[in-house]
Amino acid sequence: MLFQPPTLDDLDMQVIEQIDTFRKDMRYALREPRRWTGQLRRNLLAKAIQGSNSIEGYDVSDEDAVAAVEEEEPLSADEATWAEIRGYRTAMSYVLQLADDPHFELDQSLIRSLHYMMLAHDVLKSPGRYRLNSVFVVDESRDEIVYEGPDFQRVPELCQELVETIPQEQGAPNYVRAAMAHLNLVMIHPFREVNGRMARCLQTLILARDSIVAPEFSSIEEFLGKNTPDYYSVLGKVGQGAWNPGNSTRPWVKFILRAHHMQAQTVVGRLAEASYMWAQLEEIARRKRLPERSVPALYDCSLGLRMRRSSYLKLADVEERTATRDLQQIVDAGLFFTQGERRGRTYGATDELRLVRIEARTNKPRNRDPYEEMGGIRGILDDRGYQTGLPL
Ligand SMILES: Nc1ncnc2c1ncn2[C@@H]1O[C@H](COP(=O)(O)OP(=O)(O)OP(=O)(O)O)[C@@H](O)[C@H]1O
Repeated sequence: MLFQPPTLDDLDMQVIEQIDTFRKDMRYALREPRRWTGQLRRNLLAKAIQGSNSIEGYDVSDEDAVAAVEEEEPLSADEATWAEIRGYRTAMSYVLQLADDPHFELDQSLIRSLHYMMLAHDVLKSPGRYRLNSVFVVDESRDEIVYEGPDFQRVPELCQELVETIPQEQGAPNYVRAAMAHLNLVMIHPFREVNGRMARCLQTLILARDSIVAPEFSSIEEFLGKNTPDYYSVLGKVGQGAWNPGNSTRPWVKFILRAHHMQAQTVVGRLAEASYMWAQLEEIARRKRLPERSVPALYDCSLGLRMRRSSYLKLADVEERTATRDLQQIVDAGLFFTQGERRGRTYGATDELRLVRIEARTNKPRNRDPYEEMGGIRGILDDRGYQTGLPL
């Protein structure tokens, strides 16, 4: 038996309804192709990769996360971190490919293959192969074992049950199905390492398969990266340190619904921000007599990303000499400053350019916690505010 989905209460149903409304808002904002949509999608994917890897201590800067998506070399990440990021990027690219693949099939080989993609750079860690020993989760911040996975001999049978169960849950809201797949994979802990990232990637895959918006807009990996202590706490509460599939999964599902709700607010806010900023940047480019093709680069830098000439070439779709001329023009216009020399040179936004983003965020509302009335994350962890009499 695997961990079972809980019965949803009225509040959960309201939260799901609100997430669906955010998704519709996203779809509405994306219905016409805008010039900034591609960059926003790329940035969201970069944030998902960055978030999922930061949970395991592989931290990369915003521009390196974008470089990973763009298949460029990093500016600052060390070799070991970059290998992990690249592996995750490959697995996520495959997830994006599978999102609308008519021949899609979820089976154990797919799970093992995604694991191989993430860890192919380190054969000593058995990429793509189930563990042949016991496994423990250590909470590094407390230097404490917080979980022991089930006996390794049960891994193939439990993974088989998992891949068979996911399609059978078709009636359940997709956020719940994806959350349960995440929970069960992380609790089975089928691999020696990289179980957390695998579970988060599987969740993104399931959302991608039946989501009404593109996977980059529905992933909660960024949220989990920013709320890691809560994520660990809720897993600790549900698992109670061992394979206990009879335990209530209610705190977990509430935690994940809350994550979707709050991440969706972030994404809707970013869509509005991108639309506002783009209009401002076009106006600035016109006023400063900069070519219109420079707007995507102005947008990236105003978000705080550093830019290389090679990135400018791609964004503006120009030749080397034109790129050099354009970049110099932007520097002369007081919008970019330079750092480093020759091939190592990067460009960043001056205060004047950064102001565009600051203005865009001035009246941004604070993200609302949909479970506020039951005490937010504390209430979820303390099991406060649940309706009585519901089965687990
Ligand atoms: N108390 C817990 N019970 C069950 N699973 C947990 C618990 N705390 C954290 N986890 C999960 O275990 C993952 C980390 O597992 P572990 O430390 O074994 O690293 P890993 O399996 O190598 O994964 P990664 O590659 O993502 O580092 C976390 O990302 C989280 O998903």
